[in-house]
Amino acid sequence: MNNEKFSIINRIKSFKYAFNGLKLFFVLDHNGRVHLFAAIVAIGLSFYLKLSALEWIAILGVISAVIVAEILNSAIEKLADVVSPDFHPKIKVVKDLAAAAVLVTAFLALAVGAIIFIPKLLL
Ligand SMILES: Nc1ncnc2c1ncn2[C@@H]1O[C@H](COP(=O)(O)OP(=O)(O)OP(=O)(O)O)[C@@H](O)[C@H]1O
Repeated sequence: MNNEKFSIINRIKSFKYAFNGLKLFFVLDHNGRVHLFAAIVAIGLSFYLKLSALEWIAILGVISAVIVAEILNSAIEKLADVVSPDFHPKIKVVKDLAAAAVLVTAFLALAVGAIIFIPKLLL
């Protein structure tokens, strides 16, 4: 448990650091830019197809899941590169596991996108 006194200033600083993390991801990370582009396309299509509230929740949920997984994957990769700049079999396992988390969420996003968008686009 943290014995420091509660401080509004420190809470605001935490937000600032978190927004800086978002900027690092979406502006500087190539994967982040790809995810931002895909999210904008999916949200644009959702407006165009006039999704229901539940469909919006599903689309925004999977977009967030993919972005959160990719942010954590990037953070793990960067930490691993500091811990072990040289090849290490255990770092390979760690990085491959983190990448697998992104893959699972990406498959989920594809499935949800296909279930929602394909019937609306074909009809
Ligand atoms: N230090 C290392 N030791 C062992 N294996 C590594 C190491 N660095 C990378 N790898 C292997 O290479 C793969 C790709 O790693 P890398 O860090 O380049 O990820 P990436 O997804 O290509 O990153 P980027 O975000 O730069 O595109 C990892 O999943 C892992 O199998």
